[in-house]
Amino acid sequence: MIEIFNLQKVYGTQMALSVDNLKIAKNDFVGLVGNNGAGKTTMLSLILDLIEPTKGYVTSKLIKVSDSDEWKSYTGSFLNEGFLIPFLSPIEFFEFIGSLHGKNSADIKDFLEENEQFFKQDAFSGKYIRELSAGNKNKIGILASFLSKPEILILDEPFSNLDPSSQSWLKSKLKALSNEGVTILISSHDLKHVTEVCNRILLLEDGHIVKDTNTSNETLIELEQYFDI
Ligand SMILES: Nc1ncnc2c1ncn2[C@@H]1O[C@H](COP(=O)(O)OP(=O)(O)OP(=O)(O)O)[C@@H](O)[C@H]1O
Repeated sequence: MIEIFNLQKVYGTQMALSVDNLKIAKNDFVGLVGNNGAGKTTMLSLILDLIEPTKGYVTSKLIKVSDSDEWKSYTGSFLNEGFLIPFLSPIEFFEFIGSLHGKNSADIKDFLEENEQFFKQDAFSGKYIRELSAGNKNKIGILASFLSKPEILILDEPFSNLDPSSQSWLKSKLKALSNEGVTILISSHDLKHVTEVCNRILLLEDGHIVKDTNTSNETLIELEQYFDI
């Protein structure tokens, strides 16, 4: 579904990412792990055509992401606050994003009811997105990425800043989406979460993929050894 060809991103003299070839197949649920600065966000940003590669390219369904807008209609994503609109209320934001995907106010109401354990509306009432806590902003972005019922979902550190019950809800939700056939790519610093939900783990070190493995009972221990914890 997604393929990377000789992809490099260089900042000054620093190689932020260098991946010769990577295939992410339909229905893969990939977890990207690595130390701070390893290149996780750079890789996700390149896949989403948010930054220009120094070399190489990315395809989605065999079409270069930099040459086409087609992939945008079947790809949901949330990397950071820059994906939000701070002066809107959460509902206004969902309605705006929903309108881009042909959804009306009633559809948004149903969507929020379906996800009400994650998005407890009372906690958000009367506030603009700019006034929300980091975790609640994260929830808005994650939910908005689900709105188009994407075939591919790309999330950068989705568990960060979430309270334990929201983390648990999100794990179940992502597993359910994966079971429905959605191709998922997430980054995370939480090795337990990522090995629990993902069926494939990519370990990045200094911009290079140093491990690409299917998740097994040993994966968590191996990763803990790698990170020396
Ligand atoms: N705009 C930029 N200008 C210069 N260097 C950058 C820029 N963006 C990223 N980098 C560098 O590229 C490298 C990879 O950064 P990246 O944000 O992809 O890491 P990461 O794995 O997502 O880290 P973290 O876990 O801290 O979020 C880092 O050394 C970072 O300093």
